[in-house]
Parts: sequence; structure tokens; C-alpha cells
Amino acid sequence: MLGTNNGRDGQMDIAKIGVVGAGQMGNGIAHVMALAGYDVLLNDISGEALKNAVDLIRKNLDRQVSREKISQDDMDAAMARITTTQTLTDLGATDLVIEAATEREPVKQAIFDELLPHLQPHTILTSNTSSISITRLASRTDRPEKFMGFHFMNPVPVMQLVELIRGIATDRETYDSCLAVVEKLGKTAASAEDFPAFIVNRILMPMINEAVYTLYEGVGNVKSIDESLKLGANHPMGPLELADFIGLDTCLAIMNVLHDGLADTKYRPCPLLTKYVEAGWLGRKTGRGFYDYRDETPVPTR
Ligand SMILES: CC(=O)CC(=O)SCCNC(=O)CCNC(=O)[C@H](O)C(C)(C)COP(=O)(O)OP(=O)(O)OC[C@H]1O[C@@H](n2cnc3c(N)ncnc32)[C@H](O)[C@@H]1OP(=O)(O)O
Ligand SMILES: NC(=O)C1=CN([C@@H]2O[C@H](COP(=O)(O)OP(=O)(O)OC[C@H]3O[C@@H](n4cnc5c(N)ncnc54)[C@H](OP(=O)(O)O)[C@@H]3O)[C@@H](O)[C@H]2O)C=CC1
Repeated sequence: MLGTNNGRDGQMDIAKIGVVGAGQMGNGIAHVMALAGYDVLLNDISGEALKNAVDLIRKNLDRQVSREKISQDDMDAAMARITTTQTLTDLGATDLVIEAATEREPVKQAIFDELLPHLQPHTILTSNTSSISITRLASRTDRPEKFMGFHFMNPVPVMQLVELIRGIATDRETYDSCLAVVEKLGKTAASAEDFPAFIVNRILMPMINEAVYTLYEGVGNVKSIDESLKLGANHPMGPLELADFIGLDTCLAIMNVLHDGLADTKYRPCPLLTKYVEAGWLGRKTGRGFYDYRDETPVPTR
């Protein structure tokens, strides 16, 4: 446990977890939760997204079996624990909900508005948001004391860290219950205060934005910027490759939250980042971003 909120008063028994949004984060969260023994109900507005998510979870678990990280029995049991639904209100029967839909506050708000009347009184509601105020999201629910940020890193099955963010009203039992889930996953929790983009993205996203400025101003091209950070700073991925991996829409949304929330021009999103998002070139998930992924080998677009 990293950070200061590490005392414990008591925690809730959590058996069934609802995940809203079956994109890259939702499928990863469903994967690790099912592998840890939780029953998972995965929801998305798109039936195709749900099918793709289950296919990807199967493929990723299969790879873990072939690398002898888990057994075939573990994989079969995990797959059997995952069910999907396009009906959000089915998540009313869960003990913990993790919202992992698109990084747009009105989208998250609409999900909570629809879900809240169906939730059991004890259910903890959380968001995997990368940047949005947990206190503000919580204040519009009927359970601000049972609401918090549950922020996984991408790719979820690989990354060790989970940021836990308490809103101003989050109670101790809620925090301790989420911390116990992180521990059951075998991951490490970091406690972050509820300020724009928390810890990881407060630091990571301005670096990515600066890499886009470096490209915009012609200091380097896509390849030289990425190679420089990989070979010169030992980053596993270059910043532009990482931006494509995260999703350029998500990167822009986080920069906007930093810019609006901290009112400092140092967080001004690079106009080139905005342009890529306006083009619908959102990175790997749409086949094109700072690289073009439509052929087998990614090709820089600048
Ligand atoms: C935006 C936010 O709100 C917060 C964030 O998430 S910020 C983003 C944080 N994430 C990062 O910074 C990721 C940086 N990149 C990396 O760490 C690495 O490039 C990487 C782990 C993604 C891939 O590592 P690599 O060594 O290049 O590839 P590879 O050898 O193929 O994979 C390493 C392992 O990850 C697994 N893996 C890779 N991609 C995966 C994926 N998308 N899903 C599941 N597993 C994956 C592989 O199966 C492999 O597993 P084993 O060790 O069990 O064999
Ligand atoms: N990408 C990353 O590296 C990380 C992202 N996050 C956060 O996780 C969340 C999800 O991001 P990510 O998985 O990358 O995004 P994706 O774009 O991959 O997936 C979002 C999914 O949510 C679906 N969705 C949209 N609206 C609704 C709705 N009303 N009900 C149910 N599902 C909905 C989308 O469907 P459709 O495509 O049909 O719109 C899509 O399938 C965001 O808050 C993001 O900030 C956190 C950590 C890392």
C-alpha cells in the first residue's frame, strides 16, 4: 500500500462485481476480477463491444496458460465467472460497480443516473476515471459515502498499480473494501487525493502532451521522439506510442480536465492532439493515430 490512508476499520464482503464499459479497460478489469474469483457482470451499450471483450479476455487468458502463468482450470473457471449484459440495470444485483465507460463526464453521469435506482443500499459505486473529480461525481449520487475512484492502469492484467481515490465524503468501510479487492488481485494500491488526474496522469499526461508539442514544433518526428525516450530514458514505450495505446481521445480529455481544473496554461492541450482526435484518429483502437496500425507493422503518420 502506497500513501497515507492505510488504517482499517472494517470491510464489506464483495462477491459480485459489475463493470460498465467493455472497452480496453473494462475487458482488462473483468479479466483480473474473474481470475481472482469474483463473479463479473460486464455491461456495454454495444453488443459487439461485449463480444469483442469476451474474445479478447479468452485470448489473453489463453496466452497466460501457454506461458504457464495460470492453469487451464484457472482459465476455465475465470471464463465461467464472466457474464455480459447490454441492460445496465442488471448490475443492480452486484456488490461493487466499477464504471469504465468513455472518459466524458456526461456519459458517466448518465450511467449513474440510470443505475442508481436499481442498486442495493450496500453496493459500492466506483469509477475508473483517469482524471475527473470523484467528489463531483459522488455528489450527484445517493451514496457519496459509498463512492470512490478505482483507477486501474493499462494493460490491466500486466500493470501492478491501482490508484484508490477518496472523494470528500467517502467513508472508511468503502475505502477498506476496495483496498481488500486490490489486495485479492495481487496488485499494489496507491492512495491519491482527489485533485485533477490524481497522481499517475498528473505526471504522465503532461509528458505525453509535451511529446506532441515536440512533434508539432518539428523538433523531432514520431520515430525520433519515441526512440529517444525509449533509448534515452529507458521507457518501455515511446510517449507517442503510449498515447496511441491509451487512446488519443482519453489523453485529450485528461489534458482538458487538468487545464480546466488547475487553470494553468502549462496544461494547454497541444492543438495537434486535438486535430488527431477531431480526425477520429484515436490510436490503436481506431487503427490510426501517431502510427497507422492497418498493416502488420505500425507506420508513423508524421
Ligand atoms: C491513462 C490512464 O488513466 C492510466 C494509464 O494506464 S497510463 C498507461 C500505463 N501503462 C504503461 O505505461 C504501459 C507501458 N508499456 C509497457 O509497460 C509495455 O510496453 C507492455 C507491458 C505494454 C508490453 O510489454 P512488452 O515487453 O513490450 O511486450 P510483451 O513481452 O509482448 O508483453 C509483456 C507481458 O505483457 C502481456 N501483455 C502485453 N500487452 C497486453 C495486453 N494488452 N493485455 C494483456 N496482456 C498484455 C504479455 O502477454 C506479456 O505477458 P507475460 O510477461 O506473462 O509473458
Ligand atoms: N485507456 C487507458 O489507458 C485508461 C483509461 N482509463 C479510463 O477508463 C475508462 C474507459 O477507458 P477505455 O477503456 O480506454 O475506453 P474505450 O474507448 O476503450 O472503451 C469505453 C467503452 O465504454 C463504452 N460506453 C460508452 N458509453 C457507454 C454507456 N453509456 N454504457 C456502457 N458503456 C458505454 C464504449 O462503447 P462505444 O465504443 O460504443 O462508445 C466503449 O466500449 C475511461 O474513464 C478512461 O479514462 C483508465 C486507465 C487507463
